[in-house]
Amino acid sequence: MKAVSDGGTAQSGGYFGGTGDVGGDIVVSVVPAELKAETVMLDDNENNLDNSIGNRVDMQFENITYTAIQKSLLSKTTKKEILHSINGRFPPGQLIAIMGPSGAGKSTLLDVLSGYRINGVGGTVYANGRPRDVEQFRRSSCYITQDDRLQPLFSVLESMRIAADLKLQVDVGRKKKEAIINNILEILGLQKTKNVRASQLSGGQKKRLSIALELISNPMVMFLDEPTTGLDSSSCTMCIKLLKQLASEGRTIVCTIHQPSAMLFSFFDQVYVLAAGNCVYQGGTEKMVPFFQAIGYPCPMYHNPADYVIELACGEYGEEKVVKMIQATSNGKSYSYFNDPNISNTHVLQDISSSKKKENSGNLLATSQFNQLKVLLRRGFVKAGRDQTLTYLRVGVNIAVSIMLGTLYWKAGDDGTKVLDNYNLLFSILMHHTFATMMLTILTIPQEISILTKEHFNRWYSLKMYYTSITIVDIPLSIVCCFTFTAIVYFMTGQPPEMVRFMMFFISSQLVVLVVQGLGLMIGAYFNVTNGTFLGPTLCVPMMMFAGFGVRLCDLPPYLYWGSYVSYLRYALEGVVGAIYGLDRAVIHCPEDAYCHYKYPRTFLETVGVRSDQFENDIIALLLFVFVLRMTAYVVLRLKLMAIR
Ligand SMILES: Nc1ncnc2c1ncn2[C@@H]1O[C@H](COP(=O)(O)OP(=O)(O)OP(=O)(O)O)[C@@H](O)[C@H]1O
Repeated sequence: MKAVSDGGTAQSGGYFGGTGDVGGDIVVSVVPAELKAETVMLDDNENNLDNSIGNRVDMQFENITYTAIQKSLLSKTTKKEILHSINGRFPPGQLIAIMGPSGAGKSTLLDVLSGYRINGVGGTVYANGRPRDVEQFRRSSCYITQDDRLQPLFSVLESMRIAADLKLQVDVGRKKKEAIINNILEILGLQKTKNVRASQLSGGQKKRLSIALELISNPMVMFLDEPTTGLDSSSCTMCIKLLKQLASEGRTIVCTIHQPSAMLFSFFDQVYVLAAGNCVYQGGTEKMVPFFQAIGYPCPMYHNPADYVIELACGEYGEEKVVKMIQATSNGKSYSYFNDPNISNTHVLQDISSSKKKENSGNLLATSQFNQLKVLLRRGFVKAGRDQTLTYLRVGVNIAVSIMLGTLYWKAGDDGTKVLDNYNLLFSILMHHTFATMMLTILTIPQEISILTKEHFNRWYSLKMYYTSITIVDIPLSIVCCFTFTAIVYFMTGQPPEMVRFMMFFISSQLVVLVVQGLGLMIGAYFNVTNGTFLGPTLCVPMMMFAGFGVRLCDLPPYLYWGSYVSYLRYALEGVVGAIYGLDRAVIHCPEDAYCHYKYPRTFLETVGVRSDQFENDIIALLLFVFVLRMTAYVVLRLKLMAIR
């Protein structure tokens, strides 16, 4: 093994520029002139990175249309064409900006080209001359969203390690993963912040971390939606310089950008300008001024061409000029203003998938399901340990509410005069489990889904493994919370001190928590926080009506009786009441000078119309609820991921 130092001048191979074989040793490092990367030494057998020139991706698109379909319950389904048969070519090794006025279709075009949006898309996208296979293309590309969807509780280094464990094949050793991570952090200027949590990073650092995470799998095409939005000018410059560097190593880097400054604009190699879904300019950045000249709309002196083209595209100087520009570029078919004037119209036939196929035969994801689950579980448990809302607040609320209820209903369970109070307590406990769990799930799941959408699209893991991991991770905490709550309330309120009854009580409560979690997941997966927080509790009201608490089940009108079968609260109430008053409980203690109407548990059970001999059936019914709701939540989540695209 031999150390190979790259002083930033030689075009060496490596993670960012291809692998080079120097006298039998593998070099992994490319050093941008301004950012010195550390020298990395690796054994031959550790290296599996393949980033040779052959993997460059030349993108071309023809007659691309995108039609958004707006469905509404109250009105007719409407269709709106957003992109109108546009064409274009994004050669490799270039930093390309998609520009245009607000609403011109920049993000839509980026979504279509990246394969993020597939429904409603017409036309053909080519990758190295072949019609693109979206799934195959995803292996070589990544999509970085405008908002940085990062795990806030993990440091830069931890996030990178998780990404490496999910995005690199399992046979890549730890040492090599660390070398890759350090290399990326060095080049992106994140070494100094590697122990800082994502939530504490600045906007620019978050953006660089988003890029760093995707660079781990060394994509040859990168799509970035407005990477400079929200950044100050120096962070913007740093971010664009970095993208330029990555492009100069052979990648095709496409990003949407709002009006850039003249300086920022000059960093781009190529520009694609849209006006209301049509192409008004395509070509080199420096060729834009000659283009204006050629079509008879010269750019005024001292005017930023980037501003001028947007003003033209907006129609500020007249709609006829927009039409003329569309004609001049043949809606993106013309390559006359490309940096390489000899770029041909013909496709370069080259299979982009060959090297990636070799790496990972037929599988879209880099690692096995087992490895994904292992990494996701590790991430989930660490996160749960650090999360103040999900963990500490949840435990705290359970303890506080149980003490409050315990104080309010002090020894009511062992007092023949307070049987009805105790019945109210049992229902209140079920309400506590319902609302606390439901709200927590509905409020936290949307943030999770936004991260899931990005990571799932960028092939970190399968939805199945993600869903399994969040289900497993929550179980211990949910048991701890429910058990603590039950133990405090049970003993403070003087319920029968018998293990069997306690366990029946606890199991019924725990199942309610799991049922409601499933319901919350289902609602949270489909609706946003606002609609979810309205719908969740509202949906619980009919469940309460059919639980047999206010109106006894036997008093329900026959045409409404079906409601009791679909109310999980009915089974839960039967379970907890059976635990406390069933199993042939003896006469309840009654003070000498008092009248205890319900001192005989049997009398009480008959009065409230609850059967106490149904415990097994209640548990089976609750388990069925858990299963059906969790499965439905999974299907909703999958449909949601598909609908986004
Ligand atoms: N799903 C959709 N349904 C209806 N209209 C849509 C949909 N998605 C986008 N649009 C419309 O398509 C047009 C282009 O949207 P897009 O987000 O691509 O524009 P943009 O150029 O990226 O805008 P901005 O710079 O403001 O982000 C807008 O008028 C938008 O309202």
